[in-house]
Amino acid sequence: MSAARTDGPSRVLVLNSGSSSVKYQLLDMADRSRLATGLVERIGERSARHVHTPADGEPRERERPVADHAEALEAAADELAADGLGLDSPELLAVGHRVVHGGRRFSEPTVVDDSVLAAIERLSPLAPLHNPANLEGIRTARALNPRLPQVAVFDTAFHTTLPEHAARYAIDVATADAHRVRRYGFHGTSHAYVSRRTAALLGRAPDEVNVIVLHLGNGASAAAVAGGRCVDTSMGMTPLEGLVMGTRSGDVDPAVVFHLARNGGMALDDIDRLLNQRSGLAGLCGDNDMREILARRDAGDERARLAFDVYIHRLRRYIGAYYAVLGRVDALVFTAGVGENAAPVRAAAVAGLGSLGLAIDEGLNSARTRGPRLISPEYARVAVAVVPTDEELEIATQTFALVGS
Ligand SMILES: Nc1ncnc2c1ncn2[C@@H]1O[C@H](COP(=O)(O)OP(=O)(O)O)[C@@H](O)[C@H]1O
Ligand SMILES: CC(=O)OP(=O)(O)O
Ligand SMILES: [Mg+2]
Repeated sequence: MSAARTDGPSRVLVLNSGSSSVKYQLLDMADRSRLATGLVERIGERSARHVHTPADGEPRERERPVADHAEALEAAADELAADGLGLDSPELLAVGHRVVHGGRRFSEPTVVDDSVLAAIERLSPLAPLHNPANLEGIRTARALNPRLPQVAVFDTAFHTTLPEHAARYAIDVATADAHRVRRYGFHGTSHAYVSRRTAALLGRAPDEVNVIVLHLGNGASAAAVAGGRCVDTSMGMTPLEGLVMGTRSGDVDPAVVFHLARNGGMALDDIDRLLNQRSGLAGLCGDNDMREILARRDAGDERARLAFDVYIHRLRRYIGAYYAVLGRVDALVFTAGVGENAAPVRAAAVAGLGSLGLAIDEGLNSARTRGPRLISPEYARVAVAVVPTDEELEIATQTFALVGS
């Protein structure tokens, strides 16, 4: 990616609009410094929380209703303006947006115009929790300053290299193609950044190493990355397939849907909500936060233990699968909220896998070190690592590379 360039504006505002939250960061790409970060969560609920943190000041926190993503972004723009960093500031180069679904059309970061907006909108049915929020972020940022370039960076882009045998579902080809039914994969910005950063941690070039990346946040996915190219990933046509997540089921037999509709008296929308919002860890034990689950499990709570065990079993299944897909694995990497912070999850994920060359040094695993680090013992054949993801920095880097002077 581009080196620092000092001529012309170099600041990029990054927006990561989720289903009920907006995370934002203002970065100066001349030195990759962060000028401000913020989070608006519980959008659309009775009261939202907005935390805005300037680089050189105390966090400012407000609780009040925020109706939608447009209002959240306006509130973020107000906070930035209060520090002289508003969207009309001449130092601001562009806004970079995380867009979750880019279908097959978008394999690169893209400057948004009306045709790109329309294409993102056409993909909304394939990512109903995410794309509409991403669109609202783009439209609002554009309205706040129509002259600023808006750049979309797609979660799916890194996965457009999936070989056809990994991207295809084994269903009738004509039907699948008519309805764009195939595996697209998500969290690609994170998988790309983390796999590259892991190669650097190993002191090797990205095209030399095979890596399994486990992105374990609220949404969770695994990726098999061979020499810098993604060859398999656990999310599919939508971000519902694969690993057990905070509120999403991950893999289920599709016949569960027929059964619940035909015999369970449930409408399709109810089943959709069940699998996306009332399943996963939350469905199994009532909590979607791994911190709570670990605390409850340690206190002897059986439902929390079951939730943990189902989560780990699925994770181990994917580790084994991607081991076979890659043939040779140089590193297994944990990232995102759970992956970076939950040592018991990492320990359980690789326990007893010594015959695959996978082992963890418990001292390194439980150390409270920050930043990219190895947690495998020196003798292990496969490096096990924790590499914090930074989707915002990656989006800013790609945005700057596209529109920087
Ligand atoms: N110290 C911790 N131990 C265990 N889990 C943690 C810890 N800190 C954060 N998490 C988990 O990380 C999740 C959020 O991860 P994050 O990557 O921020 O998700 P997202 O970007 O999808 O919102 C929380 O739901 C929580 O379960
Ligand atoms: C694609 C996806 O699942 O994103 P998130 O983890 O932010 O919900
Ligand atoms: Mg995330």
